[in-house]
Amino acid sequence: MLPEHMPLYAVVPAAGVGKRMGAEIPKQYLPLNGRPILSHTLGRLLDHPRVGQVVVALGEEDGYFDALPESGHPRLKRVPGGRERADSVLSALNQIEDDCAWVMVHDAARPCLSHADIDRLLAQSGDQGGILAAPVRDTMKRAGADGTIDHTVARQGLWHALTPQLFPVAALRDALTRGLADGAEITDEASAMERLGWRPALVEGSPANIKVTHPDDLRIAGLLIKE
Ligand SMILES: Nc1ccn([C@@H]2O[C@H](COP(=O)(O)OP(=O)(O)OP(=O)(O)O)[C@@H](O)[C@H]2O)c(=O)n1
Ligand SMILES: C[C@](O)(CO)[C@H](O)COP(=O)(O)O
Repeated sequence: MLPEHMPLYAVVPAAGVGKRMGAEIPKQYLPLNGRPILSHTLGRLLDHPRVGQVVVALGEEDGYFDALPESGHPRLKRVPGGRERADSVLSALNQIEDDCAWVMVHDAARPCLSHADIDRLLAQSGDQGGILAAPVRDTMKRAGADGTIDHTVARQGLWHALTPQLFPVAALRDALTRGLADGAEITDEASAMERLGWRPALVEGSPANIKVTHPDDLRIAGLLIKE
């Protein structure tokens, strides 16, 4: 459990271009129930009573960001994003001066995050950090080179990693710096920490906390979002 007195930041990587969405603008600025996706995401974090400063990593689309109602929030700081998601997260972490603080890293593209899920992550994470995750429900298949089924993968113990992912600021900054320097493929914060032997807690989160990636996800998120 994250101690009550522990300062807690949030970092939101929001510098992607949304290639898989195929929209005219970065997907984090697409409307969801009449409000840009990033506005939903920032609002959830800024409204949570345990969250202090929120640092958002942005691409070159400042105009879209400046139009968000949250863009002028006093606890919101913006930084330039990087080439990959991990670079954007590290850019944001480098702006956090309190090395004793902890941070939740949450994808801009996950607007359906609930406060109940944040509370569960804070309550069930240990001193090795923790991530929201959802147990795999479907039978999993490994594809062969010819596109047919090569074999079935046992799904017991398999989880989908979600966000937020919760870690000490200084340790995460060090792990991302080392992972990127080593050329490791870092697709989430936990994988950078695992490389250094950390064993973060898996905290079951709602499968409604989807990452809006493809066009269909926008329709699904529209059904799941709770204002
Ligand atoms: N260089 C990058 C790449 C991604 N992200 C952010 O990381 C989150 C998860 O990444 P993903 O869903 O892959 O977003 P995109 O990279 O925009 O999508 P795509 O891979 O389809 O281009 C998103 O909120 C995205 O804005 C980021 O901050 N910086
Ligand atoms: C961080 C993440 O959302 C956990 O599942 C995922 O790794 C992001 O991957 P992406 O390819 O950057 O969307």
